[in-house]
Parts: sequence; structure tokens; C-alpha cells
Amino acid sequence: MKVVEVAHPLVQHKLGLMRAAGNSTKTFRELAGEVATLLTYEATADLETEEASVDGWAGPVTTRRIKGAKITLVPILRAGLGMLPGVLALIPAAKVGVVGLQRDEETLAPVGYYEKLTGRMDERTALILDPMLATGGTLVATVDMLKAAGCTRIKGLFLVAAPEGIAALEARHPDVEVYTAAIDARLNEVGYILPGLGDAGDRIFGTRG
Ligand SMILES: O=P(O)(O)OC[C@H]1O[C@H](OP(=O)(O)OP(=O)(O)O)[C@H](O)[C@@H]1O
Ligand SMILES: O=c1cc[nH]c(=O)[nH]1
Ligand SMILES: [Mg+2]
Repeated sequence: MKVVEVAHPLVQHKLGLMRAAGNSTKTFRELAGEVATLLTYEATADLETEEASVDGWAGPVTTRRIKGAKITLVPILRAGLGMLPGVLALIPAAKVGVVGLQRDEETLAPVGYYEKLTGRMDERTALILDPMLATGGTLVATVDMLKAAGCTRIKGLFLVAAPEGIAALEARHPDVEVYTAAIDARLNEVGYILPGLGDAGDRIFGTRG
């Protein structure tokens, strides 16, 4: 399974800033968007291009453009919305399908409550957006939904991923690619990533405490 831990200094610097517990909602949200943009840059590096031509200032110029790529972004509610503006900054024409899943705090199993995907999923590359890949239950359930809709090319963008979540994905959907700013050490006894970011949804939406 392809797993890319993005080592770029800007990614590492910004993720380091996000780890500070005292960040304001504004700061955390801004950094989440910026790291999401940089992950998008990495995750789209293999998009196919084709030759094109434009009328330049001194006459015709041969250029390259992205070849027929139909990208659909799939933010997982709620925390995935925090990455959406940063990804749209680079792919402003992308369609967006939304899935709603929340972990049951006792069992850690994902509970689905919403699904609104774009049409013709069989023709699209899906970029799943979620700040945290913890046990992997939420991601596996999301990939199940996308594949049931016909999608065959799926990548996931995460600010932080746990080894447990990566292993769970590899066991169920090894064809899915993972792009993350960090593969952290492990999960704690209640399923939070260590050192992680804490509750990313609460930090993005300002609902802590
Ligand atoms: O890998 P898993 O163990 O499934 O956990 C990861 C999920 O948990 C968080 O969402 P949460 O359930 O807190 O929902 P929220 O986005 O509404 O806060 C996170 O944003 C992921 O979606
Ligand atoms: O560490 C974690 C795990 C799941 N969800 C979060 O927001 N953080
Ligand atoms: Mg949450």
C-alpha cells in the first residue's frame, strides 16, 4: 500500500505549530488549511498532463494542462471540513461529495449519518479529507461507501495518521493511497493518537470544553 509521510520542511514546521495545546481556534484552523494545501500538492503529483497551446504575448506557446482528471473531494464530517478550503485553494473546480461519520466514544466504531456523493464516481479520483486517521474505522467505512458508488481511484489526506489506522486500511483496502504530514507513535487507551493533535474536530470548530 502506498503511504506517503510528507517530509517537506513547511509541512513539518506547520504540523509542529499545530501540536501546541494553547493554539486559538483561528490559528489551528489556518494551519489545518495550509497543511491540507501542501498535502494536496503531494497527492496530485501523479496527475496526467497533455500538450496544449495558448496564444502568448509573443505568439503561440506550447503548454501542458491536466488531462481529463475528474477529481472529487470527500471531506468526512465534521473535522474534514477544516481541510476543505486548503484543498480547494489548489483544485478550485473540484466537485465535493460529503460523508458524515462519527466515532462512538465507547466502542470507537464509526456511526454513519450522512452521504451525498457526486455523480459518475466510476470516472473520478476521490480525495478523502480527514485530519485524523486513528483506528481506521472511519476511513474503511468511507472507502466502502465510495467503492459501493463505483469509485476505483481513492486517496486519503490526513494531518496525522496512527500505525493502527494504516494497518486497518491495508487489511481492507490496500489499493487506497495515504498522504499524511505525520505517522505518529500509537493510539492511547481511548483511541486518541499520541502525540497527535487531540480532538481535531473540536479544535477546528472551537467546541472544546
Ligand atoms: O480512525 P478512527 O478511529 O475512526 O477515528 C478518526 C475519526 O475520528 C474523528 O472524527 P470524530 O468521530 O471525532 O467526528 P467529528 O469530526 O464530528 O468530530 C476524526 O476526524 C476521524 O473522522
Ligand atoms: O486522536 C484523535 C483520534 C480521533 N479523532 C481525533 O480528533 N483525534
Ligand atoms: Mg471529533
